This record gives sequence, structure tokens and C-alpha cells, in this order.
Amino acid sequence: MNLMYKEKSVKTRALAWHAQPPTQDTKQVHIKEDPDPSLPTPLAEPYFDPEDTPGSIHDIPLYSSMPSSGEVIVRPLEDANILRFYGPAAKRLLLFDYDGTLADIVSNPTQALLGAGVHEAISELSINPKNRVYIISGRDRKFLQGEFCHTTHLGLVAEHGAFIRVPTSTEWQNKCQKYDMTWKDPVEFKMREFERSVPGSFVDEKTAALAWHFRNVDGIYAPRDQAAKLKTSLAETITSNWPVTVTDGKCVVEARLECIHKGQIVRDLLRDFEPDFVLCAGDDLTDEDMFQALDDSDVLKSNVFTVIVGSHGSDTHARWYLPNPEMVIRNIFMLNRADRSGDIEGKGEPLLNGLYSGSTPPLVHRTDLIR
Ligand SMILES: O=P(O)(O)OC[C@H]1O[C@H](O[C@H]2O[C@H](CO)[C@@H](O)[C@H](O)[C@H]2O)[C@H](O)[C@@H](O)[C@@H]1O
Repeated sequence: MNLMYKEKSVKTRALAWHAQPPTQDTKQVHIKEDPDPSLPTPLAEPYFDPEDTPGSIHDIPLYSSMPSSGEVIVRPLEDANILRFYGPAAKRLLLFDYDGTLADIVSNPTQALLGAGVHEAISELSINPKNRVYIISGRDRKFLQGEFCHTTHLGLVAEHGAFIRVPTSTEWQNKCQKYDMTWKDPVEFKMREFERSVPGSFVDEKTAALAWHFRNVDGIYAPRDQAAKLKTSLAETITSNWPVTVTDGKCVVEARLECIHKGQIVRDLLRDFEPDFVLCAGDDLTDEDMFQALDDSDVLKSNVFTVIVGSHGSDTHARWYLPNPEMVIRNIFMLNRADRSGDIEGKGEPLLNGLYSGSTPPLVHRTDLIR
């Protein structure tokens, strides 16, 4: 990430980003200039998809590329002056997806871990009595519990909403206890067939969901075509008999109950906590349910910050974007610094100035990074 690169205008940048899939060539559109203090501080190169690496099959944007009106609806979070709203708020709800939002995408899911400094920052954010902080993930309970074992004030949501552990509790509530789970057997049977026939793929069995991962499949096996075949096959044989939905994640096909999704969890949290400020960051299709729930909520729109992380198109319900997990973490650092400095007026300029230049502790164990 070279922060000395600045483009002519943020609008041009955003339009170009929406209009073109990330390619090596688009990176050359950037123009090196002297910093212009009248323009917002640049984000990292928006064309760079962390997953768009040689050999990566994740080179297709998740959503469609351009709104018909040609209008850009998602803006860089740096333009939001979030501190003006965060500072004075008394009840702040902060929601973070895990993979691709807090942790960089890596080839082995067990290696997507956060550094100690990041844990401290999340802990500081969640201990703040004004804040209620949740990680809302598709991961299972075991992973989240292990990763956040020292962060007692943090709320955890596993398997897209099937399980919730509220702050300071050690007990998980099971949201799908009352549902028929017999659908899992035929889904697993089908996914195992694909696991056997597509080398490098594997099935991730969770309590209330099943996922077929294909990130590490060699291109000669046409993994995206295989994923499409699996989805069709699951749709034909299973989802017509059970209220099960099959979603497309980042190099993963996942099946779960239709009624279990991140949006429902967000609705529950809004009802219970009644926040006057919400920050919600996610990178994936399943996070759209959260953004949509917030779009529909009664919270004052100016106090709701839905943030899509990384490459995306215009079909997102998010209003803001950040280019990568590192910038999400930097924003968390900034919110903590604002609280520490007592900047409840939210003027925040010195904090914002440092946001895109200072260094943060390592986000993940770097050995497994694929970029
Ligand atoms: O809701 P999330 O926290 O974003 O979890 C969604 C899935 O994330 C994990 O898979 C993704 O991240 C892996 C590690 O970077 C990557 O290797 C994989 O290709 C991605 O799909 C996780 O393994 C799944 O269980 C989650 O459902």
C-alpha cells in the first residue's frame, strides 16, 4: 500500500473502481502527485483486491459492477468524519465480521489469526462502557472462542447467527435448537462427493452449517464451475425439501438454515440495546444481511455507518467502504484514541490525520498470507 499515491478525485476513483474488475492494468491509472491538503487523505489503492493474486480464482467481484444511474453510492469511510458521531454517542453498537474484515483472507482458515496488538485494541473498544462490540461471523464457536478467549467484554456470534455469546458471558445460546437439522446429512453427502472428486477442496462441518471450500483448488479443475455445479445440485435435491439456503462466499459454498442469518442477529441487538450510533463492517455477501437490517432500522441514518471492506460492486447495502482489514483495524485504533483523549466533541482532526499514516501491529501471522 503506497499512501503517497493520490488520484485526481475521489469520485473518479470510485467510479473507475466500480466500472472495472481489478486487473494489473487498472493499478496504473494512479497518478503520483504531491499531497494536496484540500483533498481527503487517500485510501489504499482501491483497485487492489487482496484476493486477486496469481493463481487465485477469486477474481470476480461479488456484486454487479455499476448502478444504472451511474451514481456512486458507496463512499470512502475517511470522508465520513465518523468521530463527530461516535464521540457524543452514549450507546454505540460496533459490529465486525471476521474473515476479510478483521483478518486478512488467507489460504488456510486456521491461520487467519489476529496479532496481539489488534486483540488489545478490540478489547479496549469492548471494555468501554458506552460500547457494545460484537464479532458476527460464519465461523464456528470453537474458533471464535479460541481466538477471543481473553476478550471477556466482547460479544460473539458464530455460524452466521446460529449461536450467540453475549458480552461477559461464557455460555453460548443456541438459536437453532428448535429446527429440524436432518437436511445436513444429504448436504454433507453431496459436499463429500465434491471433496473427493475435486483435489484441494475440503468440507468444513459446523453444527448448523456445512461449507465446501475451494480456495486451494488448482485452476485445471475449474473450481468455480465445480462450485456452480455443487450449488445447482444442492438447490435441486435439498433446498426444495428443507428451508435451507446455499450461499456463495469467498471461495466457499455454504448451506445453512434460511432463517439463520446475520441480519436477524443485528435486528435482535438493535432491539435489545437501542443504540444511538452503529458501526458495522463486513466484506461478504452474508454481511449484506446486516447492512440491510441497519438500512431498515430506526436508528438515525446519519449515525449508522455500514462499511463494505475490500472489492465490491454497487449492489451492496453498505454506505461506506474501506479497502482492507488493515484500515478497519486502524479505525478501531482511532476510536480508542478518541475516547482516551476525551474528544467527545468529535473534532478528531489530529486523530484522522494520523489514521492513514501511522503503523499498526501485525494483523495476522504473516507466514500464511497469500498476497
Ligand atoms: O463471516 P465470516 O467471519 O467472514 O466467515 C465466513 C467464512 O470465513 C472463513 O472462510 C473464508 O476465510 C478463509 C480464511 O481467510 C479463507 O481461506 C476462505 O477461502 C474464506 O471463504 C471460514 O473458514 C468459514 O467457515 C466462514 O464461514
